[in-house]
Amino acid sequence: MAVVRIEKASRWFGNVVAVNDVSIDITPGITGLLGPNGAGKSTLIHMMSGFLPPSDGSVTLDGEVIWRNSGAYRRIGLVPETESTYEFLDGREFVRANAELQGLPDPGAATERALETVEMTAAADRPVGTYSKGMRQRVKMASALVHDPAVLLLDEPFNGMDPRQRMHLMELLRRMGEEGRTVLFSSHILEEVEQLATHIEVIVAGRHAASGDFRRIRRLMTNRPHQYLIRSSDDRALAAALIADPCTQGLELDPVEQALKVEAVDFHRFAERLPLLARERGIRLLTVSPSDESLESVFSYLVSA
Ligand SMILES: Nc1ncnc2c1ncn2[C@@H]1O[C@H](COP(=O)(O)OP(=O)(O)OP(=O)(O)O)[C@@H](O)[C@H]1O
Repeated sequence: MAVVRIEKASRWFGNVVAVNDVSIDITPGITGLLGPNGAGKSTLIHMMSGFLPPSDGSVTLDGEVIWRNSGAYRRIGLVPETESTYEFLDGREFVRANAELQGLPDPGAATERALETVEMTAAADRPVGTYSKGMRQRVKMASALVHDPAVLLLDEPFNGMDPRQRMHLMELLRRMGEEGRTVLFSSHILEEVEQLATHIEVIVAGRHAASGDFRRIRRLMTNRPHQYLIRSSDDRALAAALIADPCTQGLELDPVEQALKVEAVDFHRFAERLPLLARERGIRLLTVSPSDESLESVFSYLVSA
């Protein structure tokens, strides 16, 4: 059983604190690392894969420090976010290079096994430069898997993939998780994480914001106050009706937008009540749009929760 333990880890680059006092245990199965762009996900993954030492705190694999520890490197596979691959190598050579670097006793056989796992055997003779985005991702995955690591780390693996490629990679990762590997992938897209990981870790502005079962965190997100911008045939009458209803926490008439700004506490009740209240009063709803639905706002809600 491979457990990566991040303990009070921080990492700074000059004045920039990329990761700030984070403690997380990554256990076997699939973990989603969720956070907006620039949150520190890549920096965390680089510390877990031994590319970077923490500036403070520790990052260990089964109790052993990962940084500069070749024993730990042999048990970890990394699929980096960057697109850089040696374009002139063919798929097989690309994977084999890592097999050789890892000093495997039979690099040829390991290469074929890894190519087969990601279903790239048929295309293995073609130069990587001719591959589609999905194929590149798969060959990077084969390279990360060639030494049969217990820990697999993937940085934004679904970026730029089409739905079919995405499904294919999800199936592969599920299988890796079921085999008992410790799989962690990062993403800034909630739906992506939802489909694959039951356990998620949320990181915002370098800090650990939430941890646990996806559904629990999802609930936290849907129970937060939601803001809506509403235009109707009679904003004043609608405002009076809404403020009398417990689904609404705050409300103001915005003269610039010429709309009602409504803060709803209970999303489901609000979605039911709004059309009913309008219909009872003969008010026509012209626009109902969420005004704070960006992922950043969800994240900042979680951080302050
Ligand atoms: N080598 C570096 N030198 C200076 N600053 C860095 C370096 N690496 C990362 N940072 C900064 O640290 C912060 C976290 O970056 P990081 O790449 O870890 O975030 P991320 O969550 O992976 O974001 P993205 O999804 O955009 O890659 C950012 O402010 C970034 O600019």
